[in-house]
Amino acid sequence: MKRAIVVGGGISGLATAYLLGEKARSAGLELEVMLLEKEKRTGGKILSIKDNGFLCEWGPNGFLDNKPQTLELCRQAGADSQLLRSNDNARKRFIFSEGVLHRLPENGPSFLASKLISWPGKLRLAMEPLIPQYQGEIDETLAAFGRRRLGDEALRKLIAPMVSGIFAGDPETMSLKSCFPRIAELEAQYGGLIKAMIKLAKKKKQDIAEGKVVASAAGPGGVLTSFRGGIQDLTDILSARIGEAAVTLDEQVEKVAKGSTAPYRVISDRGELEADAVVLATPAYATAGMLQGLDAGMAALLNEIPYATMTVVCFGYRRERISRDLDGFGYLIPKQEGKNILGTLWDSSIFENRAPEGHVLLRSMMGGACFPEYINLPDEEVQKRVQADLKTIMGINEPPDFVKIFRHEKAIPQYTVGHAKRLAGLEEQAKAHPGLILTGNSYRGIGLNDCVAAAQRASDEAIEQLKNR
Ligand SMILES: Cc1cc2nc3c(=O)[nH]c(=O)nc-3n(C[C@H](O)[C@H](O)[C@H](O)COP(=O)(O)OP(=O)(O)OC[C@H]3O[C@@H](n4cnc5c(N)ncnc54)[C@H](O)[C@@H]3O)c2cc1C
Repeated sequence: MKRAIVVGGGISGLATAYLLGEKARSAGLELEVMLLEKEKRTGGKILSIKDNGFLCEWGPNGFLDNKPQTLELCRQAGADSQLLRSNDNARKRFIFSEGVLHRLPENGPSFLASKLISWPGKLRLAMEPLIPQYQGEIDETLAAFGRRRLGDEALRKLIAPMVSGIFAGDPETMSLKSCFPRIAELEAQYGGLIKAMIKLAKKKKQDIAEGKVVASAAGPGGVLTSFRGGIQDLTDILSARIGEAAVTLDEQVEKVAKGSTAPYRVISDRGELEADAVVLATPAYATAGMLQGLDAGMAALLNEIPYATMTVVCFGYRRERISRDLDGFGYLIPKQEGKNILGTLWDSSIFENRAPEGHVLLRSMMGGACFPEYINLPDEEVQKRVQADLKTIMGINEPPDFVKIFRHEKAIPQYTVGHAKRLAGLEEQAKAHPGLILTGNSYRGIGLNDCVAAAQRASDEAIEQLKNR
C-alpha cells in the first residue's frame, strides 16, 4: 500500500487529507493517508471558543458562498445540513470616516448619495474609464493601482480598509495581481473596472434571458456562511471524516528528507516515517524550516513571505448598554483616522446565537501590517484602547461585561510585491521533488474558499504522482 503524509491540520491540511482519501478510493488506489499536526487540536487558525454563552471566533468567522469550493466540500463531507447563513442585515457594511459611520454604498445611486467620498473624490472615480490600461512590467502595489485608477481618496477610504479587512495588510506593499488577481484580469481584459462592470452586467442579463444558470449570491461578496457551533464545526467534521486513526496530534514535523524505501522521509519530534507523497499544508515559514536540508533554495523563497500580526478583541455587552442599532456587519477604519483598531465586526448581528439572550458580541481587530508593534501590548492596554475607540466610534461609554483577547503572532501571510515571482521560483524548484506538494494560505489566497481550492489542486496532484509511481 502506498502512503501519503499531510503535514498541518488547519483547513488546508484537513481538506487535502479528506479529499486524498476520497479520490484514492474512487481511483481504486490503495492509499494510507496520515495527517500530522503539531498542536493538541486540529483547526489551525480556526477555533470557536464558547464561554459564558458567547461564541468567540479566534480567527475566521465564516466563508463566502459566492465561490463554490467550501460549500461543495461541506456537501461532500455531509456537513451541509448544519450550515448557518449570516443574517440579511449583515450585507450592510460601514466605513468610519471623519467622525461618522458611513454605510458602504452598494450601487450607483447610493454611491452618489453617500457622504463617504467627497464630490471631487466621486468625480475622480467617475473618470476611471478614461484612465489608460496598465502597460507596466513591474508588479504593481494595491496602493499604486488604487491611486492610478480610482484616485487618492478612494484608495484611503475604500481600498486600504478593504485590504486591512481581508489581509490585515498594507496596500503600499501588497501586490495587486497576487492579492486580487481577478481585478488585475478585469483591467487587462476590459480596459478598466467600470467598463468591466457594465459589460459583465450586460452579459448576466443576457444569460438570464437565455435561461442560463447565474450565481444568485446576495450582495457583491456573497453571503457569509458558518455553522451553528461556529466555524470550528467545519474542521471538526473533516477531522472526524478522515478518522481518528489517521490524524496524529501533538507531533511536530522537523524535516523532510530523501527516503530509502519510499521517496521521502518525514522526521518529527516523535520519530520517522517514509512516504510516497508528502503534502506540506503548513505556514511558509514552518515549511521553510522543514525543507532547509532538502532544498535550501525553496526554503529561502519561502522565508521571503512575510506575515502580519493580529490581536482579536471580543467584547460582550448587555444589549441595553448600547444605544445605537447594530444593524449590519460592522465597520472598517481608514488608517488616517488614527484609531487603534482596524475595525469591528458585530458578530452577534451577523450570526444568531453568538451571544446569550439580551447580550451582544463585538469583535475588534488590532495590529496588522501597519501596526505590528500592537501585538506586544498587555491585555489592560489593549482593552483600554479598544474601549476608547468604541466610545468615539459607536458611543459606547460603559466597560464591556465580557472580554476575551486573542493574539496571532503570525496571523496572515502578506502577498507583497514579488510574490508571483517567488511562487514561480518555488514551482520551478519543486520539479526536482515529484510527490512533494506545498499547499495552504501562503500562496494563492487566504480565504477559506481559496484554501479549499488549493487543497483540491494539491490532492489531484498527489493522486497523479501516486498513480505514476
Ligand atoms: C484573525 C483572522 C480572521 C480571519 N477571518 C477570515 C474569514 O472570516 N474568512 C476567511 O475565509 N478567512 C479568514 N481568515 C483567513 C483564514 O482563517 C486562513 O487563511 C486559513 O484558516 C488558513 O488555513 P491553513 O490550513 O492554510 O493554515 P493554518 O490554519 O495556519 O494551519 C496550519 C497548521 O499547520 C500546523 N503546523 C505548523 N507547523 C507544523 C509542524 N512543524 N508540524 C506539524 N504541524 C505544523 C499548525 O499548528 C496549524 O494547525 C482569517 C484569519 C485570521 C488570522
